[in-house]
Amino acid sequence: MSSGDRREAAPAAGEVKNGVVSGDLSQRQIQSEPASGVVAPSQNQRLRLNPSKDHKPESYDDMQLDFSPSIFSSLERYLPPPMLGVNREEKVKFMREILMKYLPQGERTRVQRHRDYRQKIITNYQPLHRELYNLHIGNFFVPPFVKAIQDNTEESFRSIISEPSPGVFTFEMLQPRFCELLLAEVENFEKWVNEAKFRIMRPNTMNKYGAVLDDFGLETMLDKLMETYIRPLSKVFFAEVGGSTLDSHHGFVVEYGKDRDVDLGFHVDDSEVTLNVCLGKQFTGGELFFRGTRCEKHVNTGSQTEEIFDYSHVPGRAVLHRGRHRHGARATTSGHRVNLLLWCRSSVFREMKRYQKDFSSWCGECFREKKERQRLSIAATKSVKNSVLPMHTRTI
Ligand SMILES: O=C(O)CCC(=O)C(=O)O
Ligand SMILES: [Fe+2]
Repeated sequence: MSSGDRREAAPAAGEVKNGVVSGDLSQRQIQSEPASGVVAPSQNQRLRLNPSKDHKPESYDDMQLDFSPSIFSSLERYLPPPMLGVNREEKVKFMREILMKYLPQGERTRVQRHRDYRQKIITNYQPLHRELYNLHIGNFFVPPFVKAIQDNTEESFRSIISEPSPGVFTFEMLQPRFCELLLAEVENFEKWVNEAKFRIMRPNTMNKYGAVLDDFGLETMLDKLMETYIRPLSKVFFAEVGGSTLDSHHGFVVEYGKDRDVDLGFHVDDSEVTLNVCLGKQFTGGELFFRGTRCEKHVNTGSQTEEIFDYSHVPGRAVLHRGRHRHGARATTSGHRVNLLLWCRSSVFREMKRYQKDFSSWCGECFREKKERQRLSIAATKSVKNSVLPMHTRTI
């Protein structure tokens, strides 16, 4: 399977027979955008060849941007001198138009349409709980989680985290009150969508329900959550897949139950690291099933017995795993289940991956093949040694 456009749900949801996962699996991708206008990038905008070394760039972390805020901070030193003193909005406009010129036409159109789409929502939707839109540690997270992150050592992380299967980490994360508020905010957003007859984009190609949190104003909060909480954990547990360089995210909720999605087919995520937290409400079923981590080349290979693992969601509790860790969700058989998903990505890792073939540090099948090559080469060396006839030394 390529990372491209395989969107159909996998047959039999990754059923395992003799340790082999049946059926191809899908890569969940972000939904393509609804139609709207196109804006042509303007001409004549140039950056300087050499940066203004003494200039201290601003922070763009709190702005709604379609490129990572850190790119704007880095580019700012290259602005022509008259631009250095203008306000942030003007600088962003200037730098954004330059960045857009580097995108191919189709991508440029897509980015612009998505920006227009978000703008339309943000100017019309009235948030219900404004306190959700700024990361508030004390109100959002349970105290042991906050303490572990503040201590920032592998030991402190391990004290609150369990790893029930290799590469699947689970821990208590969200306060019940925060879960309630976020559920109410999502409900309020959906109510507005229905009343305004607004056509929204679903979180990705495999869900008919759910909503993209980034699209209605929660992007900045989720970016902080990734930078301050998920990146330190990923740096320790997922360093080999860009865990320390996560620099963008896709944040959304998925919803299951009556009149919602029922289950989720076997797939890999379009992320390096995925955070999946259950928000509630009451439900039965909906277990996550995992079947080992694979690179693109090996995504449809069988699973080893030790890679088979099922996890039952508990409200407030988080699961953290590699995006390439194959998984799916079983049917939610009663009630209503809503989960918060944060797909975290690293652009540096994605760039480096293009020049590599051996992913044995994280792909179970690359690892197995490597071990097999080593075994064969040791066996070959031994058989050469054994075939050499013992030699006698002639003496006088
Ligand atoms: O329903 C779940 O908990 C799984 C969701 C998931 O894997 C995803 O959205 O990528
Ligand atoms: Fe997923």
